[in-house]
Amino acid sequence: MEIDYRLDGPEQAPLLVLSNSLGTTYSLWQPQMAALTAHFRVLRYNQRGHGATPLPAEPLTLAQLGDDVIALLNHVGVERAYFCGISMGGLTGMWLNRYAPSRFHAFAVANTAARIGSREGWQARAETVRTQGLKPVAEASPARWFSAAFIQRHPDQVNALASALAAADAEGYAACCGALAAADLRSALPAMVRPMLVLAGQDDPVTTVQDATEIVRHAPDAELHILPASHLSNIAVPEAFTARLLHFLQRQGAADEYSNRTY
Ligand SMILES: O=C(O)CC1=CCC(=O)O1
Repeated sequence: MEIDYRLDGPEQAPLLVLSNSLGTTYSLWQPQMAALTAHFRVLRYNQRGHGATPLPAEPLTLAQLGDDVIALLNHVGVERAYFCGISMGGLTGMWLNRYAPSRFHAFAVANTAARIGSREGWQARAETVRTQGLKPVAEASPARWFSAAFIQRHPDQVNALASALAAADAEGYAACCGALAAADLRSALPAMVRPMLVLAGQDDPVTTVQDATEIVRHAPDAELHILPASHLSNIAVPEAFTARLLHFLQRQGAADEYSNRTY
């Protein structure tokens, strides 16, 4: 298995897959781990070009990011899982809801859109990263990730994420920009048949409440919840994020599935 992943939580519990955003790693989910592992076996993995997950030989696509999750499920021998992804991870979840719904019970997609940004914007960012490295992008990222108030109150947390991005693999980041440049699931929304919680940040400048509203308008079984946060909402408001995620997953039968098991 070439995807860099780790498993936490009770072996008998239902599997919940967590998928990170562009420029972060699976450590992003640390604030959620204590609460989630009380109910789930949690599989965190690093998206292509992030952490120790290598890039494929061919240009990276959203379909590859989705296929990686199916490969992970096959690798750990799980037929059906729950899924939560943020930003590019949320887009990966929507692709799975469209193209592999039989492998999932339900999805939570946070701070995402069926079409994130524009082709030109992602191509320009990939070009910047390839020519100048990740430093300029790492310097600009906190303002896209967090509100000014959060940055002022939590400089250590923000700097740790920005420093990790500055030290990450530039080609891995640029390849994901390439995948995002081509990714557009707007016409696929009506075919996303599994239940989907759509978490939006009220102050998110990247994937807006309007983007989240569009998902819920067109996907057949999607519900919107707005958090008092910017883009990395699971970091900005961890308790509210986790509580809403657990509430949704338990409504989809996740708690019953675990508690009905014998040990
Ligand atoms: O623009 C950013 O850096 C935030 C972001 C967009 C897609 C993603 O995964 O993160």
